[in-house]
Amino acid sequence: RFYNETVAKAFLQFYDQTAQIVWSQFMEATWNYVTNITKKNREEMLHKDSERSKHMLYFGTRARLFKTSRFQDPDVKRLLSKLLNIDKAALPQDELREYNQLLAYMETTYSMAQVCLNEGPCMPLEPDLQEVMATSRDQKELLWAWQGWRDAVGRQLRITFERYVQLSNKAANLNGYKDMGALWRSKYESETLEDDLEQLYQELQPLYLNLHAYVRRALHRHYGPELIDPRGPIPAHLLGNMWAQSWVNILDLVLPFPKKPPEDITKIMKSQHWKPSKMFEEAEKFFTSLGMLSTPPSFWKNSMMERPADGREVECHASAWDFYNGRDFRIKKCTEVTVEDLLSIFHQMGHIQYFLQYRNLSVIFRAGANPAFEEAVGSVITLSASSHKYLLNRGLLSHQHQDSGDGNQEDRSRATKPEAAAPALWASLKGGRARSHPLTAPPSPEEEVNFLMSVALEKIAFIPFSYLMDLFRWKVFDGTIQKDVYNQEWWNLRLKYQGLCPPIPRTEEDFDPGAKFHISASVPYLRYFLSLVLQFQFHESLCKASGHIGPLHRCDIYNSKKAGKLLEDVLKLGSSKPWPEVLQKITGQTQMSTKALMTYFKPLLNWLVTENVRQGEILGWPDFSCTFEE
Ligand SMILES: C[C@H](NC(=O)O)C(=O)O
Ligand SMILES: [Zn+2]
Repeated sequence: RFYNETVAKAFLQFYDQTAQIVWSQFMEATWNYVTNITKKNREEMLHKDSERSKHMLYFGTRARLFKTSRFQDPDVKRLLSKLLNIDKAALPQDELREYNQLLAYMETTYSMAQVCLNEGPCMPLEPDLQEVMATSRDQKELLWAWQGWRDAVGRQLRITFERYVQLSNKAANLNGYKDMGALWRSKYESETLEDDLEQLYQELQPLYLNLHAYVRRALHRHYGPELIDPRGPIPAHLLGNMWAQSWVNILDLVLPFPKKPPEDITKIMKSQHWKPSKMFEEAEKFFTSLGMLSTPPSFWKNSMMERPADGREVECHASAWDFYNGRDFRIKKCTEVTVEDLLSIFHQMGHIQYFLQYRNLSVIFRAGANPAFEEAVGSVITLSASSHKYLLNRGLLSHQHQDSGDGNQEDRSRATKPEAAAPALWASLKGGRARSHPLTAPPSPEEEVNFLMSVALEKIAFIPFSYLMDLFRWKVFDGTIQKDVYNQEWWNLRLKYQGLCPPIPRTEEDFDPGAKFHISASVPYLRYFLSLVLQFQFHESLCKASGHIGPLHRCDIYNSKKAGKLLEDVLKLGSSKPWPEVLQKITGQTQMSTKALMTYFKPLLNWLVTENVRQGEILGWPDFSCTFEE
C-alpha cells in the first residue's frame, strides 16, 4: 500500500505521458477503420485497442494501491478514483478479444447495411433511406424503408447482442458494478439519478402529450382514419425519421399556420451553393464570435466532411474525435447540404470546442463534467443558430421581418455577395430605407407559433425516445428484460413513453433496438435526454449574460463575448470537478431543472392546449393496442 501523495503524483504524471501515446495511437487506428472499413484496418484497430486495455489494466490495478483517504490534494484523489474503472480492460485476454470482435461486428454491420430494391439499386441509410423517411408521404414507401432497414440490421445483430450483454455484465462485475447499466450510470456521480430522471420526465410529459395529440390529428388528416386512430398510438414510420426520434421532417404536415410558412432554409442554402466546408466554417465562426477557440489547421486537413466518393466503406454516423494529444481533433460526417445537417454540424463543433478548451488537462480529466454536458455544448449553440435573428443576419432568411431584438443588427451578412444572400432583405436596405437596422414588423404571433413548432418537433419529440433508450438497456443489463422478450419489451417501452406502434407485427426474430446506431455501437444514450434539459438551462444563462431581453426563444448569443467567457470557463474544467459545481458556475444552480425548457416553449404549450381542447383531443393513447393494415 502506498500512502505517500508525492509518489501518487509521480504515478499520475507517468500515466499521463504514456496514456497520450497509447490513446492517440488507438484513436488513429480506430479513425482509420471507421473511415475506411477493411479487414486490415480492423485488425490494426483491434491490436491498438488491446494495447490500450493493457495500459488501463496496468495503471488501474496500481491505482488501487494508493490509500487516498489521507491525501490533501483533491485533484490527486479524483484522478486516482477515475483510474479505478477500467471498463472492458478488466476482462480476461481471450474474452476481451471476443468482446472487441463482436463490438466491431455490430457497429460495422450497422454502418455497411443497405436495403435493395427488387431489381434496382441498393440504398444505404445515409443519405438515401434517411431521405425517404424524411420526404416520402407514401406510407407504403415509408414502410418499405422502415422494414427493410430493420431486416438488414436489427435481425442480423440479435444473437451477437445477447453475447454482448453477457460480456458487458462480466466486465462491469470485474470493475465492482452489479451490471453494465450501473457502470454507465456511475458516470453521473449521483445516488438519486434514476429518481431525478423520472421527475424530469414527469415534468416534461405534458409538453410531449400535447404535441403527440396535435401531430396525431395532423397525420389523421393526411393519412386518414384507416391508418391513424385519433385515440391511439401513432405508427412509427410516419414521423419523418427512421426511429421517430425527431419529427422535424413532417413540419409541412403539422404547421399550425400554413399561410405563414417559414422559409425553406435548405432550399436557400442550395440556392446559395453552400458546400459542406462552408457549413463547418459557419459553425466555427459562431464559436469564434463568442471569443472562443478556433480549430487548428489539422482539423480541416484530417476531418471527413463528406461521404468519400472513392467507394470506400465508411461509418457515416456523425461524430467528433479527440486524439488525446492536445493538437489533433476531427469530425466525421457524411454531410448533405440541408439545415438539419447544418445544425448537426453545430452540435459536433460543440464537442470539438470542449476538446479544445480542456486539452491541457490530464488525459483523465479530458471529458465533459458528465456525458450530458458534452452533448449540451453544441446543442445550446444550435438554439441560437436556429433563431430568426441569427438566420436572418447570416443571410439564410430572406424575410424582411426581423425579431424586435436589441437592434444591434450590425451587418453580419456573409462574405459572399450579400445581394445574392437575401435579395428581399437587401432590397429593403438598398432602397434608401436603410435604418439603423433592417427592422420591419417582428414575426407575427402565427409565425412565432410556427417557429416554436419547428423547434418542438426536434426537442420535444425527442424527450421520450432519449429516455427509453437506456431504460431499455438498463433492464436488459440487470436481467429484468430477458433475451427471449427483447423485441416485445422494446415495443412496450416505445408504446408507453412515445405512444408509437410498429407499422407491422413484430416477432422475436426481429431486434428493432439494434437498428439504432447507439445500440449497435454500444454508446449510452442518457446523455442526450439530460442534454435536452441542460441545453435550455445553459441557453437561459448565456442569453442573460449576453444582455438579451425578450422571449427566450428569440435569443441569439452570436457575437456575445460575455456569454462566450461564461461558457469557456466551464468547458476548461473538463471532468475535474463534480458536475453540480460546474453547473453552478454557469447557471447559479446545482440542480438540473426543466424550468428554462418550459419557459422557452410556454407560448407553444399555450397554443397546443387551446388547439387540442378546441379539437376535443384525448391526450395519450387510451386505445393502446396496435392495429395493423390487412
Ligand atoms: C441524438 C443523437 N446524436 C448523435 O448521435 O450525434 C442521435 O443521432 O441519435
Ligand atoms: Zn454529440
